[in-house]
Amino acid sequence: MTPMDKPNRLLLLSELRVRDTAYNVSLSRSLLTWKRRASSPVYHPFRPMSYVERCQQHRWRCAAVTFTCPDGGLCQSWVGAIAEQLAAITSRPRRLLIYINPYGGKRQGGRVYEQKVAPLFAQAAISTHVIVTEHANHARDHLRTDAELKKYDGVVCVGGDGMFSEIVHGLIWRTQMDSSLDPNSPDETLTSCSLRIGIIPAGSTDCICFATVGTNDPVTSALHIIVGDSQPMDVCSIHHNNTFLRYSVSLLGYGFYGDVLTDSERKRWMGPVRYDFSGLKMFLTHHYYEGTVSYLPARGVVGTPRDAARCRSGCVVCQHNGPKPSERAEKYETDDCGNDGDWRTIRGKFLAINAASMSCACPRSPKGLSPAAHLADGTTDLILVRKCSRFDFLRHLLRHTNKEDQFDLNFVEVHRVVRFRFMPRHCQSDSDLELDLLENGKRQIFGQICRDHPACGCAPAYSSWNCDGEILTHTAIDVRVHCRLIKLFARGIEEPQVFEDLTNPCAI
Ligand SMILES: Nc1ncnc2c1ncn2[C@@H]1O[C@H](COP(=O)(O)OP(=O)(O)OP(=O)(O)O)[C@@H](O)[C@H]1O
Repeated sequence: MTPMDKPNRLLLLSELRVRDTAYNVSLSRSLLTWKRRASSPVYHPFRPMSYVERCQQHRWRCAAVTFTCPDGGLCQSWVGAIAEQLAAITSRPRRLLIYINPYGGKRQGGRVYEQKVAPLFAQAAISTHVIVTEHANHARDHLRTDAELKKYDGVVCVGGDGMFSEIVHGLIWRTQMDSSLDPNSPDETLTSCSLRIGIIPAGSTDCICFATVGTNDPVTSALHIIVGDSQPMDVCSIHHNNTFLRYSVSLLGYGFYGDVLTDSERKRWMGPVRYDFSGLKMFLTHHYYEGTVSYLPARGVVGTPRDAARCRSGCVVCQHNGPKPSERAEKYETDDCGNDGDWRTIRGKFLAINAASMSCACPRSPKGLSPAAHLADGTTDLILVRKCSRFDFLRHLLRHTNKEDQFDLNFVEVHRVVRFRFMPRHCQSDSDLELDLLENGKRQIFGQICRDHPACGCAPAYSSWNCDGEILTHTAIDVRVHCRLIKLFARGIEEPQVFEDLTNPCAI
């Protein structure tokens, strides 16, 4: 049951026992609850029943309970009513296509699946088709062309964020092909994928799982799949000159985060510590990059990147801002015409340009890059960190780990947008550069020549984009948010009060 569901109509209520203790047990359409009460005599046993138990820190566990009942007829009513309600739930998957990356993280994907997940799927009577990937992009390419998607209710990846990205790319591409849409056109309104995606975390980075479930635990993820949860998610498409480059669901980062990724990729041999090493190195290097950012601000939405509201299970901001099906085409048409007047342009020198389509919270940075960003509101938070001193940049970075607002600094700005473009200065047309010369004087153009000349050893002219942990091949990009393009077997992070009251168990 999701927290937004209205209290359901009561279908059955009676006193049953669990061992020697009497409980008031109630069944509604999707919820079975049992509450302790005074004891009473002689009971007929039911078969043990499995249910989901909420544990600490958003973890779920499978538990079993056996009720006993004094009256054979009542016992049959209960068994019949529960079976009927279970059969009526159509959101639970029956058939899943599963891809396992045997080399993700600590290379435990196969073992994690066999030992922790497969027994739960079997218990829930879910049939599975398992493919152990043989090379990078195996899952993506299989989904694009060969997979018989009609046979399944969902696709599951066992691996890290890279594996999830493969599934996203394969599924979105296939859906657009099946709808005769051109993924190379940045103005195309894409068709949402009908199959939900499950993530069994088994990588070294499992940020998407953490951001949508609240924990990186294979059993919890498997249970969210089994109960048939659904969490819509926005996806950004990234194009360069009308050529599709990639999709992004979490962070697009140019400058600091692009450089950290590029440097850390060269140091894979160091293991996970490479991110700290490269982070420190790029902080000390302190490169800035010149370019032009233009963006379309999100209109008619509730929420701003600086509110205290967090995107949680049943998020009202996502519900309000997500398009109603009838409005979807209309909304994008308006955005596409672009109303050029609405585009805003900022030229400058930036230490970092980040677009966060979700908070990007992870165990290392619990607040994330944009704490109030939403999973499914059709926007991304564009964060511009202008050139500043190392000390100021450090202040900004440190604020990601404490209670202070990382955007409350005069060299940082944040905008909630539906589309943006970036053009690095070295790609700007001659007329643009001439304009800069007129504006800023000759020193500027000599600076540019110097930067283009590697022998100088001075700061490079351009960085790379870090797109959800992959390096993009182009720096000039056009990014557009597609509201709720995919769905996950998740429900968003639950508020603590939902799972901290463990006194009344319930079957979800
Ligand atoms: N059989 C395979 N052999 C080699 N690479 C694979 C295979 N299957 C998938 N991959 C690739 O491995 C990459 C990393 O996988 P994954 O995301 O599962 O693990 P990870 O440890 O979190 O990754 P990262 O090293 O990026 O942190 C993915 O980008 C995926 O394309």
